[in-house]
Amino acid sequence: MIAQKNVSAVFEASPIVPVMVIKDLAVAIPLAQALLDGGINVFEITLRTEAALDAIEKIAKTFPQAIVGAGTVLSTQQYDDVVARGAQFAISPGFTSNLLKHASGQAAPLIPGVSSASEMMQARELGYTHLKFFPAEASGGAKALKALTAPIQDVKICPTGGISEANMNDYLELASVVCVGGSWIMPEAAIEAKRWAEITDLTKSALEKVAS
Ligand SMILES: O=C(O)C(=O)C[C@H](O)[C@H](O)COP(=O)(O)O
Repeated sequence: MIAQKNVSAVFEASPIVPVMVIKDLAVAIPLAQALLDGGINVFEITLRTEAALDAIEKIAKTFPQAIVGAGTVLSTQQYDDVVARGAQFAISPGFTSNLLKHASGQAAPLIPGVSSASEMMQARELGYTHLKFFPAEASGGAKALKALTAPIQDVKICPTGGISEANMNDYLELASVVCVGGSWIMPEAAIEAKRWAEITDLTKSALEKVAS
């Protein structure tokens, strides 16, 4: 029944999972270093850019102490590609039963995206208990997630989409929520201007404000 070995280790690595959009391979290492310096050692690198696969490989090789994963995994081919490049987990904005069956039992857990009770039930039926609630804010936010997980209690959730320091604790206070994902700790302008200290500060600030 358990489709996903190692998935709790990914969820428990950090209360904040940084969603990284890496356009230029040259920023991969300093960006990951800035996040590590701020106290985060788990990375979700989205497959939204051409540099993404190379960035996954480079970051995984350079920082063996980090847990490196891929985001925006839409197909079985992409799942296989990111694993071949060293990703230790994969996250999808949604899911297909094909994708869930493909990743089931493999060493790199897949975290499917859900935004409704039916989707949670379908993912559960295929053995997936660790889910991403996406797009979190646009789907009704913490209030909606609280309502959805009242009847479906045996799932662990990582909400992502529209989360910031201002609303992260609304989610983290829910029993089902282990971590939240987001890009707010690394603004695009800071990456482009290579302001790594700013990203480290934003990371530290967010971690300090996580409700205990
Ligand atoms: O690319 C993916 O795989 C996604 O599912 C989308 C990301 O999780 C969100 O875009 C992050 O949301 P923000 O923190 O609001 O930027």
